[in-house]
Amino acid sequence: MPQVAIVMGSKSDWPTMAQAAKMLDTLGVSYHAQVVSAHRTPALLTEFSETAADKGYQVIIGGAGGAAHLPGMIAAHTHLPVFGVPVRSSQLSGVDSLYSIVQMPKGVAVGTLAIGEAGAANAGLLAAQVVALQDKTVRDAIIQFRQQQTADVLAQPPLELPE
Ligand SMILES: Nc1c(C(=O)O)ncn1[C@@H]1O[C@H](COP(=O)(O)O)[C@@H](O)[C@H]1O
Repeated sequence: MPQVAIVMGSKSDWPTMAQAAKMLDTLGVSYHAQVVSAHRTPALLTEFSETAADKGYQVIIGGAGGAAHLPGMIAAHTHLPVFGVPVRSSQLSGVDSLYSIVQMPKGVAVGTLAIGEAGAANAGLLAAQVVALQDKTVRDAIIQFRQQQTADVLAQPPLELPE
């Protein structure tokens, strides 16, 4: 069974949430991605969240836009860590998604990432960091990723004044 589940409210979220999948690929973490919606498929959401731990998932990433109740509702049904990604909405640029996900009531936690692709990529990174607590291969891949990122920045040519 994959180590991480990536769920999203709609297929239209996939271009954003694919950044989480890409990061997990880079770090050698297995995942399963699917559409689950608190609003449109409520029975599936309950079934998915209640069985996620028994299926062997270690972390769940939930991405949704607008009235983004998905990550919070998943967290309400499972003890697994849930990371929420506010997908950029067409009307309010994702601020609605962010507020929907971040303002959880005390006692049910969702770790909220940044709006959009950076948030999705970091959700993948954070999920890998959780997996790495028990998985040395993933831990080594994260350390290597970080070292490469630092080396890439330091190797950049000096800044020049714009013309
Ligand atoms: N926020 C939610 C939930 C949910 O929270 O359960 N289900 C779908 N959606 C969001 O609706 C937006 C528009 O969806 P469509 O593009 O399918 O109309 C998507 O960003 C999705 O995450």
